[in-house]
Amino acid sequence: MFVYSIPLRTRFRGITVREGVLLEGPRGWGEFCAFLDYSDAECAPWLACAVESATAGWPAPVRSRVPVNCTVPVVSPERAHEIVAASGCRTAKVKVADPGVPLADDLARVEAVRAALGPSGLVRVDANTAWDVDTAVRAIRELDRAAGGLEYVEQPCPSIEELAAVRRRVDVRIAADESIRRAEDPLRVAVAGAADLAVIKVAPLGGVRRALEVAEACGLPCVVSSAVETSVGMAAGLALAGALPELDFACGLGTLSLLAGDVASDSLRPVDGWLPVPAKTPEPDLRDAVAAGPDTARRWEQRLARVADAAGLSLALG
Ligand SMILES: O=C(O)CCC(=O)C1=CC=C[C@@H](O)[C@@H]1C(=O)O
Ligand SMILES: [Mg+2]
Repeated sequence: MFVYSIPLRTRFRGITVREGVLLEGPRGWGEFCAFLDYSDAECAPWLACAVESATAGWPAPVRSRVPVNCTVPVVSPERAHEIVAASGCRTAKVKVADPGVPLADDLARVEAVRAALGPSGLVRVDANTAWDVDTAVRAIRELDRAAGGLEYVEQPCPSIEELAAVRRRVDVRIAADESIRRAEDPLRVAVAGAADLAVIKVAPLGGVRRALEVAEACGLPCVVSSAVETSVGMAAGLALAGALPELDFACGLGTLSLLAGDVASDSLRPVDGWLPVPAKTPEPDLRDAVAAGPDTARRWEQRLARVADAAGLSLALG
């Protein structure tokens, strides 16, 4: 068991440091890195995903590489333009509706991303449940104009009912993310007519096999996205994207660019907007450089033990 602590290059999802645990098993390594605001119960699928990677491996892929979108945090228009232009990606996802950030800043950031992509690029935005229905309708119409057309809007509002209400009032596709990954029943989204797309993330959904089941059962086109893992956890996300029968949308798996370091020298950073589908996790040969301090390590070891105990999962992965 190894606990890492890696600074982010830019604040993202309210954090400036990414922490997690690497577990070694007979099939390689697994990564447990549930965000700290996840309860022990919500962490169970994250641990199941790590155990799957380390002990079972993954289903065979149906493709050898996957297209990746660039991820644009809440940065200035100038920085957003730089990030997108340097990424080589044809699709960019822009974080919007961050607490305290005015819509005008989001509009300028989206305009700069469109300028960097050119007219043929695809622009998507993620509001992470920030808006009420009326605010979402107004913001989406303005962002759609600023972007020169949006590919989709991710989780504009908190609830499935609100997503459905927004979807009836805007012409932009709605993608469900938190309504999938933090839901008791991730399949309710399609039933409620709440979204056009489902964002699926391998760790919060419990591993590649479980995520493939959710993708099939939800009856929606899927977008694979990361949880800002290191290359060990990212390999599982790529295995999911590699095994999905249909993959019609660029994957949000380029987030190694958000981290100031990695656990593996064979880092899964996109090249020209593509990432390979790996057969197994890369060897975390850079562990010493990103080792967490003793207090952080102890906190994660205790969290891991609580989650494993509550989930009835063994950490003896040999
Ligand atoms: O999808 C992407 O482009 C990158 C991953 C990403 O946006 C996220 C990762 C983890 C949690 C969130 O902050 C965010 C998301 O909501 O999708
Ligand atoms: Mg999202």
